[in-house]
Amino acid sequence: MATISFAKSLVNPAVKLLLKQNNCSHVRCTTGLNGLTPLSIVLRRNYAEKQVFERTKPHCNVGTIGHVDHGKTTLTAAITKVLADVNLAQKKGYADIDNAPEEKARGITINVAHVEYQTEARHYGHTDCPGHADYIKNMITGTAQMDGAILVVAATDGVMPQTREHLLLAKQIGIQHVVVFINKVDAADEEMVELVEMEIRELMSEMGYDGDKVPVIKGSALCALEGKSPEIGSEAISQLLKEVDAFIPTPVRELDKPFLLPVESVHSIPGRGTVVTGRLHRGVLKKGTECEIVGHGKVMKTTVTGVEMFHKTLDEAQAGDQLGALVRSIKREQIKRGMVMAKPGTVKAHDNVEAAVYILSKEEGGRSKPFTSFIQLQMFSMTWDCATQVVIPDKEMVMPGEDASLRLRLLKPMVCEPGQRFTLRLGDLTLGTGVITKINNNLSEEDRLKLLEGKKAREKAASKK
Ligand SMILES: Nc1nc2c(ncn2[C@@H]2O[C@H](COP(=O)(O)OP(=O)(O)OP(=O)(O)O)[C@@H](O)[C@H]2O)c(=O)[nH]1
Ligand SMILES: [Mg+2]
Repeated sequence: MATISFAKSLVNPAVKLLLKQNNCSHVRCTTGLNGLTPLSIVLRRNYAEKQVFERTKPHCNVGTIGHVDHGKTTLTAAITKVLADVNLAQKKGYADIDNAPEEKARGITINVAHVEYQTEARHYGHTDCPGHADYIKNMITGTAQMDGAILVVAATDGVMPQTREHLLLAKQIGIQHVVVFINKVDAADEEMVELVEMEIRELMSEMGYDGDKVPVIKGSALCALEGKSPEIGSEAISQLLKEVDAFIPTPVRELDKPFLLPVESVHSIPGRGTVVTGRLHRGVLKKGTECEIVGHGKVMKTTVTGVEMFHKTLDEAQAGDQLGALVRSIKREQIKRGMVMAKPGTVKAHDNVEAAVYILSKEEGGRSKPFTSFIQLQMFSMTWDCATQVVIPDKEMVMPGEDASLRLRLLKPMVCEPGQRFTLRLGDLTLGTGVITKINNNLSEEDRLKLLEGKKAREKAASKK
């Protein structure tokens, strides 16, 4: 196998066009043994020519939630199509959104896709959340980024277990505003659609939303995507966007607070350095800002040397923005998802906290058995997850469907602050969600060793099974 690098002027017209479309100036081409058959082409992005992101409208983060196969990804693609027709978005095909190779192979979404579009009123970042229960881990971190959600329910199925589970999770993690899209009305009769609407309004009320006032739009994402039956296709999408504009308020951002960015992923970009991506939780982030990266037992100091959003450079990112930050002299391997990048001295990692939690009942997707002290669960918060020992200070056990105060002892110190939300999981089950109420002193070395020993013993027992 050989790798050949070409400059722009040397490559053939088709590759040239590809370079232009992707704003790239170089291409690396891997060829087969005979040196002729191209195996893969790697484009090198031309960062110097990047477009500049202009902040002309208020920004809002939304996303699709709902049961598997109800049409979340189709709806996301349909929204970009309808808006692309009026030059407010770049059209994204279904495959562009559902794009990781393993997703295609299995036909289920396992990553979270971020899509950008605008209405007349606002600029949106849209998250397409996975629908399959096994991948709820991603949904937990994905929905955490939403200021409002679009709940997709297929008229052909109505409310399904994951519709409930996603809605409950949304409520628990503080998504106050949800707009409903009843999808697939092309494949259901009117009576069915009406029944489904009633069912959803009831469910919304049960979950603590105002079920009577929630906007419910009926349509077909597939028709909109394929440009058929405009009354249930493109017109329904336009109506949905109108409701989203009106019903989901532009969030008040915590711009005055010191910045905090939970690290979602880390990339190494040849010739530029290490880029950290994530959603800016609070504050503003500018080029030249000094920062600290904390978590997974490390604290590192660095400086942000560039900020970009949707592949465009930016003078200043604000809370709520989904961004990439270039950091000085830190290697990709040194940073891990789950760490937190923040103003030096403003965040600390802790391994001993108190929390108020709600444990899901079996009907809500939890487990049927109660649990007692010293159970080990996986705790998910911001973008991190960590094995955690649970101590129930004031009762024997916690039943499914109950609230409880818990003391949580994390195996590793991770960034925690009062008010921070998290989810507790056991294997592939979501056990409950909660909020940190108090930080205790960090564990002694002896306690941590005990925790580690407990974990090893459990792993040994599990491997024997
Ligand atoms: N008849 C009809 N089918 C639709 C409509 N919208 C989506 N579908 C089909 O429903 C199936 C599932 O759609 P997706 O968009 O992949 O559903 P999803 O909710 O993203 O699924 P997961 O990501 O796997 O949870 C696909 O075969 C779509 O073509 C619609 O409006 N009408
Ligand atoms: Mg999908």
